[in-house]
Amino acid sequence: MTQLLASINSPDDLRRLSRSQLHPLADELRRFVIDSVSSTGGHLSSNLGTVELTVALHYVFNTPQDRLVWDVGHQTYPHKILTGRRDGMKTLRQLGGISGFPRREESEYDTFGTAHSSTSISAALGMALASKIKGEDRRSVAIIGDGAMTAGMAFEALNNAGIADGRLLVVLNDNDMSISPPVGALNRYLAQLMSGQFYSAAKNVGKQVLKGAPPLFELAKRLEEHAKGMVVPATLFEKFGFNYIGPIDGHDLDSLIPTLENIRSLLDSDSGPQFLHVVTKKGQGYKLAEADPVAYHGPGKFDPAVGLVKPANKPKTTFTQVFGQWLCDMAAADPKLVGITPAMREGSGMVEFERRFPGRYFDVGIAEQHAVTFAAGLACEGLKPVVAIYSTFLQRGYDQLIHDVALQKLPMVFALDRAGLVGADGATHAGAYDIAFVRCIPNMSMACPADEAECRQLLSTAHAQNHPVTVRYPRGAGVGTEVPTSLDGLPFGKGEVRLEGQGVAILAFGSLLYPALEVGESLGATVANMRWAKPLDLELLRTLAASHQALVTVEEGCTMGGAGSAVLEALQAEGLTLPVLVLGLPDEFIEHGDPAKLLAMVGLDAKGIDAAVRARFAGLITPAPERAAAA
Ligand SMILES: Cc1ncc(C[n+]2csc(CCOP(=O)(O)OP(=O)(O)O)c2C)c(N)n1
Ligand SMILES: CC(=O)[C@@H](O)[C@H](O)COP(=O)(O)O
Ligand SMILES: [Mg+2]
Repeated sequence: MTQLLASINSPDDLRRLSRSQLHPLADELRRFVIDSVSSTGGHLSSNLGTVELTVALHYVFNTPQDRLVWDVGHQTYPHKILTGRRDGMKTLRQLGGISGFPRREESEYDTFGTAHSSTSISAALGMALASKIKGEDRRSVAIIGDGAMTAGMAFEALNNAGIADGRLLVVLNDNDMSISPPVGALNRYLAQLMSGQFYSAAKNVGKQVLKGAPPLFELAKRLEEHAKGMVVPATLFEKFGFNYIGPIDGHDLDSLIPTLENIRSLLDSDSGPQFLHVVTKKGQGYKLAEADPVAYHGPGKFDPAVGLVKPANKPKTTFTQVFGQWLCDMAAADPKLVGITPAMREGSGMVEFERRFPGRYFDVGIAEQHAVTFAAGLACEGLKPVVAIYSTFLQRGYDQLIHDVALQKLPMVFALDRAGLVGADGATHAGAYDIAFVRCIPNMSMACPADEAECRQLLSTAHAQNHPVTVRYPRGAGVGTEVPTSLDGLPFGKGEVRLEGQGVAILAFGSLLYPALEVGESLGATVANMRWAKPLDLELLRTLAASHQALVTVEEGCTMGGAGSAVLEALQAEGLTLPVLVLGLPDEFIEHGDPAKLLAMVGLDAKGIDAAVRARFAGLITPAPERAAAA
């Protein structure tokens, strides 16, 4: 590592540097980010875009006394490196290592835990007003991307902040990208601000700020000529009550620092909420990421000299790919099918669907609430919406699911990707709660495919229903079952016995069927693939209850309120009293790490399930050697 960065153990060290030292420091920091992410995997292109902004913010503001609140937090690696976690970057997103997102318990500089987007303005406003009430001398800064700005929550916060009297700065980090190219009218508006409105921006910044940025200064001068005699309309953000400043070049420290210093003075003189529009490039400084910021949004490990390469062996088909293929096939068969994503085209496997069916593809931006209700509107008019949404992000659209979809019993499919533990992103992204929060809603159903083949079949079943159905499937690949090409479904609400045994019956919901089968083989237990968390296959449940002395339920979801709870409730309703062991995710947040290790940690691998069943029902199992002897 080079010298300047090595000398920075906290922002205080940074603030001792001269202005001229910041340029080489930013270069070192960028190189460090590339080296470190290439060896661990993680979010890359967004972090390359925030190097100078991070240096400038910590240089000008008195952190952590002043609060920096990063939106999403996937762009905070430079911030982590400058705030004492340079060495920790080796452990990024690994079990026991540092998180890929800001965490209050990780550092006093991480003022607000994030990972779901568009919370920063609300949180920073709360902090700004809290310091006012408490009489504390601090400023609060929200740093939000143009993608995150598309969410309703960001606008709710602007609406509130614009009339609030706090020392609040909102920095819009506009790189003209979300994970995929950004969508919507706001994006178009920001592009207009970048071109036609530059004069208005320049008048606010003051020319001394622009002098350090020759290309922008030239542009401003040219636009000023055009603008002479024109009445310059206020920006949207001014209409909201902010003092709008910008746009300025977010990679130019000589623009950023004086501008931020001016803004700091404005905050200190209680001049109302400030809004700084900075323009950055996703992937800045690493040519491959600049050229393909989508691929480098969240890459795995790679050689920086070579970049991302296709794996030598064909990787297993993921559940996401199974969904993407099913969506295209079903769309070809059913002209009423429409596909909706809240800004997760790549992650949800919808790239091909958009290419083939552009008129039936809707990326609505980071707007889960809107996605659900928009789809409900489409369903009201007889279309068949398929909302592809990560389990964790559907949490944002919960009232919409109840009030707009379920209450009206609208036929729609929710393809819930990333159900269960997701690995490196950790607790914020785990799809731990969907079984619990969906199954309590009347009119809703939930399918839990055990493997890739069932995923396709159950999506077809869901699509054929006259009410809303969710299909939950995990991140990555399953066991590698061959996926049928037909669009035939499986029977609605029906499970199956996969292994006949005695004493104990294991009822598996979803992909944990496969470790459950291993356990069943070793313990001589029956294993049922339940397939549906709602409706439960009551007939199967009754049969299993009648022919076994105990039941074990297994799911990759929270035990409280989950599928195991559904079994307990059903048994109680039927007046059946046999003992039930409910296995699933415990009542705690599961941190980031390798998914297999995490599953083992919570006892949901074959070894853990085996041990739990033996511990609870020792007298009811007939291990393999005894069975063989008896036979
Ligand atoms: C509520 C929510 N929905 C979706 C996501 C997934 N997501 C993470 S980053 C991102 C794009 C954010 O774009 P922007 O704020 O412009 O930051 P950039 O990636 O351009 O740096 C999305 C859609 C999320 N984290 N939270
Ligand atoms: C920050 C964020 O929310 C996304 O970038 C997320 O990390 C993507 O996760 P997947 O890799 O599972 O698509
Ligand atoms: Mg962006």
